Amino acid sequence: MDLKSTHTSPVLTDPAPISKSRLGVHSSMLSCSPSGAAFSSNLLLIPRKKTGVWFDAMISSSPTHKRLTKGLSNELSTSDTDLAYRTWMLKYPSALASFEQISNFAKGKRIALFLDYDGTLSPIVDNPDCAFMSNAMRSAVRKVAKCFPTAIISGRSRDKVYEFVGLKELYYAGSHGMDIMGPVRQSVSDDHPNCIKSTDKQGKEVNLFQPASEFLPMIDEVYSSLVESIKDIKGAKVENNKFCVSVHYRNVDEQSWTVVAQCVDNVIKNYPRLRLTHGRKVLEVRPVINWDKGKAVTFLLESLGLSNCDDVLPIYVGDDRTDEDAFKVLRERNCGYGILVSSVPKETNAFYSLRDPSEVMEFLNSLVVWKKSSAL
Ligand SMILES: O=P(O)(O)OC[C@H]1O[C@H](O[C@H]2O[C@H](CO)[C@@H](O)[C@H](O)[C@H]2O)[C@H](O)[C@@H](O)[C@@H]1O
Repeated sequence: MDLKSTHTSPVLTDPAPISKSRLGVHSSMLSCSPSGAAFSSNLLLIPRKKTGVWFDAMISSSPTHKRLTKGLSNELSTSDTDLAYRTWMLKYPSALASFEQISNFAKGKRIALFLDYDGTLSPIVDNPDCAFMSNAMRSAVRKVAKCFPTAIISGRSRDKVYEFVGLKELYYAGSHGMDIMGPVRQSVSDDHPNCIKSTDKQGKEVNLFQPASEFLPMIDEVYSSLVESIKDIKGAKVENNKFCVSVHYRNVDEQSWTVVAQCVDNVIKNYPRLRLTHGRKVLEVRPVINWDKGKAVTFLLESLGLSNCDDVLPIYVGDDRTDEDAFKVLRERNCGYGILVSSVPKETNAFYSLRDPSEVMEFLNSLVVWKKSSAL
């Protein structure tokens, strides 16, 4: 892994005007370009997506849109859906059915496990505050973490995901990897000036990496504005994930999705250094920085001293678009496997698939059984 080439700061700038003093970013790290993506000495300039792009994504994922585009006479039957899934699985085989293949490849290597939270360890539910993980899943995660270094990388705030999972045996990365608590490793701290020494809840010394820390006041401000802006939309909910903000529209009447999109746009148009991404019935406001779940995986592997592909097999399990960055990193490094959790066919950079969190649990349990039997 080449961490050095990732440069000292992942802060990106946007072509639009920037309030440097508000962010507290040194002017040498900022740059503007009228012409979209471009590289300067140590930063990347990317344009923000046009509002219509993510709004289209909301609409195309709506049940009404799907029904209309399918057409009444073309309704897919259950057997058609099954066939489509089985055909898709030829390309992305089940990690359970392929367990022997995976474990054969893992022989003589150390597995490093990365797990997403929502939709992977807990089922998707209407109320984001109630996305609890089952005790059986908690026990599976605890056992697997005793066998292999394991980290959870979530879009939630690190504190929130720790509250849900409640296991000391793991490493946690919140805010889509923008808030990582990992083991102390001097070479990593040297490469990342934002990495500071801290202590965890048990008083153990840890490295705390928060590459978007200067965005904190801005994110808090945007959170308050979004809460105010959507307060009259029934079912809409804003969640403060520390270095990013989620605007949930799962419980909003489809007719009002446009209103949600408009409210979000009205707020973030004043913040050129924030960008919008789209997850599962959620719009996510994030700093424009060159950091994502894929970079978090690379960072954690380095922190754990596990960046040598010859004797390490990283496995990343996730269900959402943001997990694709991690799948892509593993694919590009030709090192390890991404496993997509999905019960419908989806384009992905993963290698394998699992249908839902219950299959994820079965997979984790299988890893534990395999590890114990191979140690005999
Ligand atoms: O990276 P993750 O751990 O998967 O977090 C991504 C987002 O997950 C949560 O929202 C999703 O799950 C909710 C509970 O099941 C569901 O109600 C919502 O519709 C989903 O989008 C979380 O609330 C977000 O803040 C995370 O960004």
